[in-house]
Amino acid sequence: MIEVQHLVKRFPHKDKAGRAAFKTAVDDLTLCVGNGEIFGLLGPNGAGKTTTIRMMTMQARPTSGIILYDGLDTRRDARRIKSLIGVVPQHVNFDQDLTVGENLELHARLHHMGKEERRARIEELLRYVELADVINDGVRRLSGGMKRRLLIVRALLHRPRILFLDEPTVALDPQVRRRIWALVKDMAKGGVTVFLTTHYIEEAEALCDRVAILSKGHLIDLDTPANLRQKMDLPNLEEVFLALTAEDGAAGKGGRV
Ligand SMILES: Nc1ncnc2c1ncn2[C@@H]1O[C@H](COP(=O)(O)OP(=O)(O)OP(=O)(O)O)[C@@H](O)[C@H]1O
Repeated sequence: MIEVQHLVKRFPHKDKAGRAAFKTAVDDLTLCVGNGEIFGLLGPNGAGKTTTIRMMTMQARPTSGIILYDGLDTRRDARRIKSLIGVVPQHVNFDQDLTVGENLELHARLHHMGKEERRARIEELLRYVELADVINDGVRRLSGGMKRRLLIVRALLHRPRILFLDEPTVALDPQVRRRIWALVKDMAKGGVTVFLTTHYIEEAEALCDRVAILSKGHLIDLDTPANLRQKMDLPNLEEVFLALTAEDGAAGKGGRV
């Protein structure tokens, strides 16, 4: 189980008069994610989704608050937690001068995987996402959808129990997006806990067991998509999202915010 307790992140910032101040990106966020769950974090631009993922994956230090993985604390047990989690970042960050195989090899070595294990795991995962044929191609030659699938392969190499995906299907065509959804569902069926952020409300509705709606850094609701629809008496999650974020003074635009 992942437990996030009273998480806060403040960034230094200059106010309108140019005076040093602080901007609160995440404001007293508390939530739990169960093992094997697909959990979605939704919110308008600037709501604090990426900042939350960055703190949960130990790429940014919280101003205050606690993050626990089955009781392991990010402040004390970073090395053990890193072996449990895989991270798919929002932006593609491969070494563009290396091949697909070389990029994966590099990552597997960072996780201290043995030679034979690396070779077998890379082959298995590339086959799984139908990229086995491009193992020797330069990464820069891949299409956007192929790069996204490769980011997922890289994050899965060391067999993490929890996978974080920050906007996994942004700017992808509907076919590729569906393929990534199928991949995420498959991983959850295999017992991996999935924590994702998305701008696409229909993506959250299709994939997530529960969603948290964040606005201006604070949690405005957390429930299953079905319960949220029922509570608000609205036909779909997009309507719920627009109503809740509008109430909070941060109305979105259409299905993408
Ligand atoms: N390094 C930083 N320094 C200062 N402010 C930051 C920094 N990173 C994020 N912020 C601010 O924190 C707030 C939350 O940003 P964050 O990127 O977490 O939002 P988000 O919900 O992921 O947005 P988007 O949907 O646009 O990606 C924003 O106001 C942003 O400007």
